[in-house]
Amino acid sequence: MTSSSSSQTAAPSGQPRLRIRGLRKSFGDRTILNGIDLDVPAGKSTVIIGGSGNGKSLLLRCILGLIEPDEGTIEIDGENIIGASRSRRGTLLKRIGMLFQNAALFDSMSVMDNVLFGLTAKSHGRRRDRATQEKEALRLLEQVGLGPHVAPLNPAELSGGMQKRVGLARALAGQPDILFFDEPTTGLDPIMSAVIDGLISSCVTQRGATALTITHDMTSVTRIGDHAAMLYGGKIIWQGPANTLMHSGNPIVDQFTHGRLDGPIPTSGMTANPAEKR
Ligand SMILES: Nc1ncnc2c1ncn2[C@@H]1O[C@H](COP(=O)(O)OP(=O)(O)OP(=O)(O)O)[C@@H](O)[C@H]1O
Repeated sequence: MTSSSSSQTAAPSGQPRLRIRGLRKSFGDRTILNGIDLDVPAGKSTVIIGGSGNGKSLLLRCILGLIEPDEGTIEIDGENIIGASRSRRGTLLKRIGMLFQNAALFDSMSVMDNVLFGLTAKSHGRRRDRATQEKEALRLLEQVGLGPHVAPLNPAELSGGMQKRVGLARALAGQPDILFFDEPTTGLDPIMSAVIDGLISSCVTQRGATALTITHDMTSVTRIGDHAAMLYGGKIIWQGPANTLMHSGNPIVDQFTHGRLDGPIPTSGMTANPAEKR
């Protein structure tokens, strides 16, 4: 049985691509992240599960440098980005591509311009003419299964699944070797969820990327996950092989993954995040 409390967290073999230790973040007197210890193994797909409001998106935002944590370290390939110089941090973070929960496309820009934005934002100082960039954008769209006819459309003219695919094309534009996916299948039908999961898996198996996905979708966990972790009460309370998640032996994980009302997770009068009680 592979299970671990945060204090027992065992690093997967080899140096993790991302190594987080003692990460804390409070807003006023509300402690959301209360000492996160997490290893994200290189070239694998890691999924994070946890109840609404437990701080999963906040954790990603801390790693991306969008929110400054109060304490702790976040290492990318052994280099702590907390406290690194602004330019060094920028260089390290350019290696990360992100697909936001709602795809976060610019509504007033065409699909083509959204993908071009991803290309120029992470161009690593390379200057390329517009025609070359457009060709590259079309290639990225094709990679996520979208034809050139979508390029001139606005995001509002696309289905939710298509928008996620455009978001993925934009995330891939900077040739990231680390990819974050925040609830990539939320709101999608089962077939489109399988399509998006397939794209995530191919990022890992074909591009050799390291993926970190937040999801509430247990089918997705089994489909894309190599490694899984559960965030609860401000901590990673369990991590291990994704194929052991559904029978982890941890009562909190088991209650959550099987959607049971009875168990250690309070289901009436509960705060959004048990860490806030502390
Ligand atoms: N910038 C902020 N200022 C104040 N509170 C914040 C901020 N960012 C996040 N929070 C709080 O942190 C908590 C965790 O939010 P977060 O979005 O990370 O949850 P989550 O686990 O991703 O939830 P869900 O599964 O519903 O998306 C929430 O109570 C939220 O209000």
